[in-house]
Amino acid sequence: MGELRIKKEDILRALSTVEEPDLKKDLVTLEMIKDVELGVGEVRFTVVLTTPACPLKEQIRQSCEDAIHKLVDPELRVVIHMSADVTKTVFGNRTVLETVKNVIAIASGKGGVGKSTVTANLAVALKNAGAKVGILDADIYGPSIPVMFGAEEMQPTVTVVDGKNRINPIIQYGIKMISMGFLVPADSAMVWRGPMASQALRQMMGDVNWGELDYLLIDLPPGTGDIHLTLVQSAPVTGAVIVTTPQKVALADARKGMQMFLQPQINVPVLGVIENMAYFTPAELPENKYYLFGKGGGKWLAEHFDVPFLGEIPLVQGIREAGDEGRPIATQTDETTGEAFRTAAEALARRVAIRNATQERTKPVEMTV
Ligand SMILES: Nc1ncnc2c1ncn2[C@@H]1O[C@H](COP(=O)(O)OP(=O)(O)OP(=O)(O)O)[C@@H](O)[C@H]1O
Repeated sequence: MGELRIKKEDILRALSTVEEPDLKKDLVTLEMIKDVELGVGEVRFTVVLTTPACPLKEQIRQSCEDAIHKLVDPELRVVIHMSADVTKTVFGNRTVLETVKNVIAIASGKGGVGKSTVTANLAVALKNAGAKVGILDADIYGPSIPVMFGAEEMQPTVTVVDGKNRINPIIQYGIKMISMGFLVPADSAMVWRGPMASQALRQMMGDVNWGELDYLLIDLPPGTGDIHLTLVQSAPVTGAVIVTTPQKVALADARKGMQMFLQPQINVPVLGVIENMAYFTPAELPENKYYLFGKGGGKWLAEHFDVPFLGEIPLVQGIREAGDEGRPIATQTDETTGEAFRTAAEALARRVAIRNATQERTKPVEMTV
């Protein structure tokens, strides 16, 4: 085939044979192909992925190139620009978090399993992939996000918009964040009753200038309580991530957390399980793995409930130190533990894209009790 006679339609016909592996439809039907331009001996176009953290990026790029070489012209130079537009979970007449595409609840059954550490590092990993990310620290009784981001001395500013006070989130490492820790003195939230805590959460969702966000991660308090119910009642939650350690006691509590989201009245999809402190690796012997708390508990939980397993995070001294020093380990790109968080973040972004393409939009839960 002479190169001058190649038409845009030929390119699109070839690309309509390339399937998005997760969404199981072709790239043209999914409207993922943009800006096709033919030049002398070459074609250029953009593939718009559903997340910048797409682990299949290279595979999709290669499949496009192969399809054009096979079906159009083996000699054609193919220049592909990979970009992303994160899909969203929406429902009608949205008044809270209207500029946030996906609200992701990070939950654990038991306290101290590393839920805040996982939230902080997932946020950094998603941001490093190119996404716009925010964290809402709803762990009202023990907010640790300000410490983990070295922001405990910071104070959010307030802007008046249309006569209403709007809180500007703190921005650290490119991540927008708000926490009860910024808004009230450290000790006073501890004695709050449920309704006050719920009111505080509503304020952090409704009165904060979040701006455009691809993912807002909500760091929930451990267990199941008022805050969880307030969240699902007042916001469209894309899905929940359950963080657990492999121990029996943690798994038993994680089950309860999982059951809460899955029960029919709440019906928030569980995007997956992350196993934290999966094994211990000493810095001087990075190849060695010691399964201090048992092995494979998180995977077992995911399989048992038929939800995805998103990844395992090792127990590493550097993760604790980085958290205490206020710079999450995922901000340090060369660390192998950063790699563990990157893999988990990609798996999460992938589940969000699949969920938005296949499952019903989540509406806020209406409950009278
Ligand atoms: N994978 C890990 N390796 C080493 N230390 C970790 C790891 N995950 C968490 N930690 C440490 O464990 C402690 C508890 O973690 P974190 O505060 O994230 O837990 P949590 O589940 O959010 O707790 P809370 O019950 O307060 O909500 C912190 O000191 C943190 O640095």
